[in-house]
Amino acid sequence: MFSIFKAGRPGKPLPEADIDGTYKRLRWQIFAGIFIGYAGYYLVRKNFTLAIPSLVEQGYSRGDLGLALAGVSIAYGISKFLMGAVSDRSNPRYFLPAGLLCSALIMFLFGFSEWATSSIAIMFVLLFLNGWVQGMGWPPCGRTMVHWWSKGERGSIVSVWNVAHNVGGGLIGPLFILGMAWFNDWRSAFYVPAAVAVGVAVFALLTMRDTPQTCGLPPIEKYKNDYPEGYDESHEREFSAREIFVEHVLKNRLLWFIALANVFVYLLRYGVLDWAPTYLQEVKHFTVDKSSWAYFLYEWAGIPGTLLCGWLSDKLFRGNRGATGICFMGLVTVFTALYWLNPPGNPTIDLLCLIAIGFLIYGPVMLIGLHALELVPKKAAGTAAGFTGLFGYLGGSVAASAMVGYTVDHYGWDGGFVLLLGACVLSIALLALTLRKPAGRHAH
Ligand SMILES: O=P(O)(O)OC[C@H](O)CO
Repeated sequence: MFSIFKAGRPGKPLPEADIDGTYKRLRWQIFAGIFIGYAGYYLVRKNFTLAIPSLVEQGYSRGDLGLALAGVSIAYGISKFLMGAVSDRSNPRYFLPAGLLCSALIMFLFGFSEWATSSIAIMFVLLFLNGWVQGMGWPPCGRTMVHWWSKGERGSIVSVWNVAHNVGGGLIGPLFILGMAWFNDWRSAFYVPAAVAVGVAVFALLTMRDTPQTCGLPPIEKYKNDYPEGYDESHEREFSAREIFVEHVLKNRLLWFIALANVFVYLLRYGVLDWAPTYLQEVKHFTVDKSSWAYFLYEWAGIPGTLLCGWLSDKLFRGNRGATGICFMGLVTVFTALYWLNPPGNPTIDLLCLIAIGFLIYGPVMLIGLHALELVPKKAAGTAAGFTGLFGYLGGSVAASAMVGYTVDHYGWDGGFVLLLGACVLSIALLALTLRKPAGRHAH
């Protein structure tokens, strides 16, 4: 069924004189494809939340809509892993746009058919399907980055690419405002981002390419003379699904550690983000407007934070992703404690804490994906990153909604913060387990 995405065959080798120019040009072009492509995925991943107030007006409860929305996270976590394995054996040039087009199609259905929002069950199924096709975004980007950028460049390139999701997520609000101004229709929350996503899918199709070898170029390791430890010719062979899952992912002890660490990093990412408006309004007496701004700042502070983290992990920590992650998570712990202990009446300190947490948390989020890419041969990269996503979404994201809510209900916000701080400490402990062996070794 997935043979339409089959990875390409090596092309006729280019003359030596053309290699440098072609590599440089294609790297810019391909980077534009995966950056805009992944930002496009976020346009049609989170937009349902904007339609929730109108659906509530139609008589749906927040709890039921929240349940339908959980379909996205559950399906996304599973799919990022399973579709990651398909992606590792597929041509990203077709794989990424195909998932994005399917996602846009689902959003058009929400936008133009009243049937799509006629019951919670239908919405859950459609959102689950959307979460599934959303899993076709990250892995082809990961596959592209490990094939077109060498190990020494990856911290910087992955961190720059990683801000695509903050950019895409941040554009949903303005697009909705534009849609409402043009069409005066709340369903524009669905069809306007879907229309943009179709344009993005076409752009990705035109700009992305499969591996350098399919374009007649040598492998990136040879071009940059930058070989990861243990590299040999077998790293250029496409693996079978069994080899990817069993040999390179499930038997990889370090990958298990960072996947488990991702549970707690994602618990922090979504635990602070999802509950910020409620906490700030209930405990710190923020107005709705002010708490929405705080939410926005948290997301956008992640952009410079991620870039700094990637740069530091390459330059200061010399590729040691675990140590960089520990350092950032240590600071997240400090600012989360300050955010909790700051008494009501000091809104500037609350805002600064939230900005600091946003600035610091997206670095570890990115580093875990990057570390996963580096812990396996490049032909298994998407599955390895998907494995960490499986834990992050099914464990961390679900716990951030359910466990934090339940804890706050029973033990107050103090209990909620003890849970978040516990997650920080556990993430640091698990990242510490990865320090014994530097990234880049394909240890099993
Ligand atoms: O949560 P995801 O799967 O969209 O990934 C977000 C970042 O790109 C992680 O590196």
